[in-house]
Amino acid sequence: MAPTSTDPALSVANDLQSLSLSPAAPKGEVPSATPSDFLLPDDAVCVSAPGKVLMAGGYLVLERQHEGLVLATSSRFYCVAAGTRSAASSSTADPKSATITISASQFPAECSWSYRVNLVTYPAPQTNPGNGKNKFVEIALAKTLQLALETISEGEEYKGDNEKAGVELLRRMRGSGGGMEAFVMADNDFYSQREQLTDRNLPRRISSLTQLPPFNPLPRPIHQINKTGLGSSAALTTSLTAALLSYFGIITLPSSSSSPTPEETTSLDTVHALAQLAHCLAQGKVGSGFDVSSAVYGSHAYRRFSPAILTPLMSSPHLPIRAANLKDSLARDKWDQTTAPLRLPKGLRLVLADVDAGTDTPSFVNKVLWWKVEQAEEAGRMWASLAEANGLLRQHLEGLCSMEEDEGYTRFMEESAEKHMEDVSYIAAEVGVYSTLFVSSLTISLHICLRQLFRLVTAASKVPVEPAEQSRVLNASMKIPGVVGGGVPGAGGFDALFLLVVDTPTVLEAVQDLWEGWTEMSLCPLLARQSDGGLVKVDVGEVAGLKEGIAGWEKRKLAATL
Ligand SMILES: Nc1ncnc2c1ncn2[C@@H]1O[C@H](COP(=O)(O)OP(=O)(O)OP(=O)(O)O)[C@@H](O)[C@H]1O
Ligand SMILES: C[C@@](O)(CCOP(=O)(O)O)CC(=O)O
Repeated sequence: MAPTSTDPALSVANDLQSLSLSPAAPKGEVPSATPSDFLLPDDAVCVSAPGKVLMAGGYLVLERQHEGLVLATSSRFYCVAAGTRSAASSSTADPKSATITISASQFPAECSWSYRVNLVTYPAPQTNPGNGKNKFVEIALAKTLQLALETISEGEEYKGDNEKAGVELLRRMRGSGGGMEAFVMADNDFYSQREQLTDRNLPRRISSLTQLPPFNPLPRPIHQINKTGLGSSAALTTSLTAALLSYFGIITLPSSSSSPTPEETTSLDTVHALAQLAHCLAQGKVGSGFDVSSAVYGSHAYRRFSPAILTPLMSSPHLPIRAANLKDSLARDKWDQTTAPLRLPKGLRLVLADVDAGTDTPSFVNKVLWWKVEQAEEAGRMWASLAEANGLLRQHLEGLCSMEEDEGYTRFMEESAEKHMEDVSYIAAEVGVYSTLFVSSLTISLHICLRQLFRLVTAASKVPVEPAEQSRVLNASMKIPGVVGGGVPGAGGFDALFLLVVDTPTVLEAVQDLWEGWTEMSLCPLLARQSDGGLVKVDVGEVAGLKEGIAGWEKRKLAATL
């Protein structure tokens, strides 16, 4: 939480046109803290947001009449916001400004973006030029400051006085050291770890991934590292906006996803709306937003917000920060997305593979949507079938969840682990639970909605939504006893694949044996499982490797400046 005393030295220029961002300390400035000094200040706030897998509803979810089934992942982004630890330097002595440095702390030292927020005039938006731009970081910061300023300004004490509110925001940012820092850390799963496994002579298996240190430092800057499709930009935007708002004392986040208080729910809704806006601005388009939604609310059936909510805010991604009445536009009653509960039934597990190829999602989306316009009738029929099949999948998942306490459910799952899914119905007579029917129909609906129809779309649109190479490995995977189904998540293509399997070590090993020996494409499993949890506030000390990861970053940064 931000400090609360007032700083009498702070005076404000008359023209509070905006708070603005400008480059902070020049490159090469040696940080005054050494790694051995490294200690996060007491005011540090840490928030965490999950990654995503769009299991069903790719493309359809772009339209409000259809839902997407999105699973949040156990792999997460963490963002730690804290007061700067170095004593105020000449660059931070100016009370009318505050510095903020946001660092992607598992990347090389140049993945750090510094800004000076000031109260004077409106300069052109700039970033630390030597380190290049990070659009997602810059826009998330700008929009967060705008919302924070408006919120403070509307408070009892300030009654719309922007000048005074600006002073207060700067005071919260400055703390006692003239500024603040945010350290962004992502679980290893978000970025391909193939090189790291190869360097250590480890096979591409889950057991190898667990041997890598948490937040394993990556050898090259973000844009030169392969992502795995878990939604790094959405998790980054969500965790960064949430950490900053928390640090400024604007929101109160829950520390666990179960039963948030009304105040915490409002805070989640605020972060959701703000992160959607920032993410759309950084992407330059209004997407469906399922990734930001799952970063905030966890796994759910998602119906998108109306794009018209954001369209009027899309014209000025940058400064001035006080450009529009953001708070009103982001209020919950203006938003119409829905998030219905969804989870995997007990005993089933999500397994993900990173495919060493990659797909340009925006170009896939454009091509599929063009085809849909050109072949409206055929596409309309396919969309209707897909929507129906996705609905069935959801029903079957809910059906299985409702049977978890039935007698025989666990035994049924255990026995299913040894059977090829086509044979599952044979267990029925003996175990005598309805679950059998549901697993069978789940298998069928997964097959229909996730595979067959996507293959039809592929054939008709000529966009390889489920490419033949992916079909082959999925078909082979589904022959393994205990594999319930799978598909290509999200926009499809060559990014990733997922399976739903009965959660036993034997099934998991068999899947990995197949993938390890697969020669047509290179597959690497991820550690992630499904997770019900969304955005939460966490204790830095409780996240294994987080403090050490930040300390390691400090050390690398220092080394880079020497
Ligand atoms: N750890 C990080 N710290 C700061 N910015 C990050 C980080 N990870 C990703 N980003 C930002 O997100 C951008 C990637 O966004 P893009 O939309 O291309 O991928 P994505 O669809 O989110 O990827 P994926 O789903 O594969 O994770 C990066 O260029 C960078 O701006
Ligand atoms: C194709 C689309 O529906 C899903 C893209 O999902 P992913 O980024 O491939 O996981 C696009 C969207 O929903 O914004």
